[in-house]
Amino acid sequence: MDLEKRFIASVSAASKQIGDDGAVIGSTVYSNDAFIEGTHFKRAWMTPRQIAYKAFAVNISDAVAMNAVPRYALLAIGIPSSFTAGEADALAAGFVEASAAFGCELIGGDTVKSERLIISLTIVSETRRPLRRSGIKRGDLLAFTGSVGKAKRELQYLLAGRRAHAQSHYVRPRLRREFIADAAPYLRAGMDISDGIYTDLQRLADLNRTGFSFFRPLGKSAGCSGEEYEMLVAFPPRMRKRVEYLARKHRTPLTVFARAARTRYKNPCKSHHF
Ligand SMILES: Nc1ncnc2c1ncn2[C@@H]1O[C@H](COP(=O)(O)OP(=O)(O)OP(=O)(O)O)[C@@H](O)[C@H]1O
Ligand SMILES: Cc1ncc(C[n+]2csc(CCOP(=O)(O)O)c2C)c(N)n1
Ligand SMILES: [Mg+2]
Repeated sequence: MDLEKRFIASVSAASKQIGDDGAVIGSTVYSNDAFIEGTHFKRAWMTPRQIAYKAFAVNISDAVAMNAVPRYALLAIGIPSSFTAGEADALAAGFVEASAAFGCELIGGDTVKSERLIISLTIVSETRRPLRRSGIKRGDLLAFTGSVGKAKRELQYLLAGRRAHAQSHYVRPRLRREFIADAAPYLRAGMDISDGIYTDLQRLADLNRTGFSFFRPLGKSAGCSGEEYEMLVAFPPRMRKRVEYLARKHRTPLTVFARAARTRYKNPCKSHHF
């Protein structure tokens, strides 16, 4: 078991809330995601403004994954002393832009000096119908939104020394807010795809004590692509037509690829962690 999973399993002793994309307390959802230079991005790949925007977007993704509307954000940031005033301004502009774009007010945080650029955001969001990772029943259909695989390709370009395209989904994830808000009543479970479909399916498998029978294999290039920020959802077969209709309504590609079944799930991807 990797170190990260082990650590999370240990701290889970502190609260039953741990384990989903966000913690639901009443109708409020709390979530946090870190975005760290060297782990999640390299400085040469994106402008400071793009880095700030993406850090915000990947955090909003967890709120969307819980079917929650983002309201407030708290930002902790470590800025390297090598940053120029212009770069610090650009970073701030990225957070201000994203805060407006997602309707999520930045109400506070903490700013420190640090060797690398580190960003941690906490999002407070509101939901009337939380979409959890648990609740999948045998026979439920599994589907993902969008087209997956592009983020991994883009990452490979970047690691090979090329520069990111400003409009790419890797730089600017497109979130499926409207589709999820409309489809939530018909979904049994959902999560956002941050580590890659196959790795995220492992979490659904463990949590729901189920395996999956695939209608067609996804292939590693799509299945092991992380940072997609598309949605992975499960719903009963009788809801299929309705969910597909809502996907079309919101121009959201939806691929039904498996059903929950009594098989043993094996994640074919290499872990990139630690
Ligand atoms: N340091 C921590 N302390 C407490 N809870 C944690 C900690 N790290 C993770 N968790 C909780 O463990 C669960 C799994 O976290 P994980 O980071 O894998 O979620 P995720 O949404 O898939 O994240 P990411 O988008 O970073 O891949 C979440 O409920 C999260 O809140
Ligand atoms: C410098 C650099 N190296 C590797 C990657 C690939 N990568 C990092 S985190 C992650 C998934 C989500 O992880 P987490 O669970 O930590 O949020 C992926 C696919 C990258 N983006 N930048
Ligand atoms: Mg998540």
